[in-house]
Amino acid sequence: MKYISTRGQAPSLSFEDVVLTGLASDGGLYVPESLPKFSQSEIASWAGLSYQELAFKVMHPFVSEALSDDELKQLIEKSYASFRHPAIAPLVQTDHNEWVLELFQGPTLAFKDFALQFLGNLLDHILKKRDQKVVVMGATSGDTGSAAIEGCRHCDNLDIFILHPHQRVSEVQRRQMTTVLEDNVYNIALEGNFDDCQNMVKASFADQSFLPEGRQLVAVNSINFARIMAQIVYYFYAALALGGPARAVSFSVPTGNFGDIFAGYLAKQMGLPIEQLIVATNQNDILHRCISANDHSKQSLVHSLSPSMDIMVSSNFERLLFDLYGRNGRAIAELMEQFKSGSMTLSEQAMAKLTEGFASYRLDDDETVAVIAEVWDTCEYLLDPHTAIGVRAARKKRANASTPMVCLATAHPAKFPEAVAKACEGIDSPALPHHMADLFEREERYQVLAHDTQAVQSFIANNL
Ligand SMILES: Cc1ncc(COP(=O)(O)O)c(C=O)c1O
Ligand SMILES: N[C@@H](CCOP(=O)(O)O)C(=O)O
Repeated sequence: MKYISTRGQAPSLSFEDVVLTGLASDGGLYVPESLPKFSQSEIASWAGLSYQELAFKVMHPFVSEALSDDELKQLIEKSYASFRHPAIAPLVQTDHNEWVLELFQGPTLAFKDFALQFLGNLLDHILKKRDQKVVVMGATSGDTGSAAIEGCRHCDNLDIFILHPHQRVSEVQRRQMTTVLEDNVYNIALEGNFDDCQNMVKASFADQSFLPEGRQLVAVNSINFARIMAQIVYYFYAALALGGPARAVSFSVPTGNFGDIFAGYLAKQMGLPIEQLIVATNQNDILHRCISANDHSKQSLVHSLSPSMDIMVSSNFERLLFDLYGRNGRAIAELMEQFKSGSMTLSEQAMAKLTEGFASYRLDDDETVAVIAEVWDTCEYLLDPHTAIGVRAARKKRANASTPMVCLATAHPAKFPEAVAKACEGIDSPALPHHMADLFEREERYQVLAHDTQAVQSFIANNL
């Protein structure tokens, strides 16, 4: 399979090169030239497969030229071996025909582990084979960072530098990153917000001259298509568990960088019957404003109780726009140029396709707290604030009560005790799992840096 850029001017690449390249040279994002499609009977034949077996079926067409069947199977087995639940992604019912899909059973307690355990193992495999050393650079609003570090800490052929917004991630999230003391792991607390971190990472990919000769940057954010690919699997897994493909299923997805819901969109394009895809946002609601009113304008980022979704510029939206504009790279390049001024307006045709494919809802902190309390009161199930946003959006925007609604539970509530305490007075803070029980006693190491690209790049170069 070949991968092409959303802006149409970069060379097409193989899967292996896409994994190592990150941003395309024209500033766009890589997407498959054509998507694999599965028939209903083929999908139906996967009912009852384990998560790992299903992952092989779904990912195989994307990677088949880069990995042998055995190599792919081994990478998948290794990637999900550290999950704490045998189902890997268990479903829990929270209401009539409503489920949460627990995507927080991995080592760092967020859905990011699904893709980043796999990507870490994949990078290790490719780099060893090529005998190549690289520099991983990533931006995080809290969860990608720890999952990427956990996925990459054991890789001999890379150094990993993660930028998080200083004092804007939860204490558990920060400690999950900064207490990893391996020599190849570096945490930078940037004086800025997540968009600043992401901009700095993208600028560094565009001009890598600060790196020593022979080194290149590799992305662990969802600009790396391998991230999206691994996230497609759990849409198939949940749908099959709830009677798919004979029966359509809907999904509500807490959304920030648009990677997770884009994976759901791809699952649908690949043949999975999905009735609704609901984009659920916090106060940083550019995607909700775009879907509901064609208002894709940047506003100041607000620090919310769901900090991982405090994102204004959602990278992966560009991948969707590419499809909405008939895969016309030039149109996307123009649109992205327009967005540099702070806002962009979608064409009528693009808006029609967007609203046909997606519903949206936006919550503030008070409503987030209210839904955590509501679900706790009705079924003694504790939601994290991001998942709560998805649950409320599902309840507000659901089109059809007889279609199963799956709300993606993107993080474990123990990562966000502040929100939980606000919602459920008098209940004990959710405990961290056993392997993290001493997190607050561990030594931390990180560097606070100004919002200055040169300072960040020098820090990286000096530590290689
Ligand atoms: C807990 C949590 N929920 C939801 C999201 C939003 O996911 P995405 O950025 O893929 O839209 C994130 C961050 O990405 C997250 O960490
Ligand atoms: N919420 C994310 C933001 C980065 O998103 P990514 O999916 O592009 O890595 C985080 O937790 O860091």
